[in-house]
Amino acid sequence: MQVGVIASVNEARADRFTHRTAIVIDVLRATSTMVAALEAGVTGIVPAETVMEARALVRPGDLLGGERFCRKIAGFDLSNSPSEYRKDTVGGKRIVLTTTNGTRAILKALRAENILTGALVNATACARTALELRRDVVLLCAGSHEEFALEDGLCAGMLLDRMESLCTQSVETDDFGSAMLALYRNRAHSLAETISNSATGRRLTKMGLARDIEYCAGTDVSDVVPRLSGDSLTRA
Ligand SMILES: O=C(O)[C@H](CS(=O)(=O)O)OP(=O)(O)O
Ligand SMILES: [Mg+2]
Repeated sequence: MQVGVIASVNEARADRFTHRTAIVIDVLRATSTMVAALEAGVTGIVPAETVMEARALVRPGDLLGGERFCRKIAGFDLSNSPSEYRKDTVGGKRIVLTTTNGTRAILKALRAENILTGALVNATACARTALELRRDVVLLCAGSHEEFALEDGLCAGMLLDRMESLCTQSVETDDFGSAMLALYRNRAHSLAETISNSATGRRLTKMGLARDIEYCAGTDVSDVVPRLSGDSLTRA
């Protein structure tokens, strides 16, 4: 099977996704937070491109979540910190979420036959789900402010590694994918440190959000795989 890797959202041409399963990756922090939210019993997560769109999409009983410049948006109920998505805060609720990169990347991939979201926290389960859908795969690294983000590339490499071990047929990727696979295998035993030292990791640490990085760097801590169904992400 073919697995293509797109380095950042501004390279995400729509035709790359047709007839394929897209896995959107935003390790720090959106796709990690989505796993935490669904683990905490959220009924669905509606990705919104802008703050205005998020406010327009919200229905009675929903919660508004997300960030700009890593901070909670004024008037929102939740930020983009996975630690805020707990049973007692979000259980049974639908979340309308907008973040700087991750939710935008999901909306760029809408031509895909299937859209999953992946992170380190659910990598093996995500790889397995993608294989079960029996389509070629495109890994979309959300990046940060339209630039490649190391943490997302590492996760793409991890997903390739997991698909190679789980898949009975051969897994072919492009040059960038091979580079990310090599990078992942080279850093597999120092993921937390590598991610903390990334540009995004350093930005989050400076803002007192190092605890979020700890969660986001956890490998395979969840089997939850968010999948877009209609306008919201639910457990695959
Ligand atoms: O909230 C985050 O961690 C990031 C903000 S930034 O890229 O560091 O500015 O947004 P995300 O959409 O989760 O990448
Ligand atoms: Mg990010």
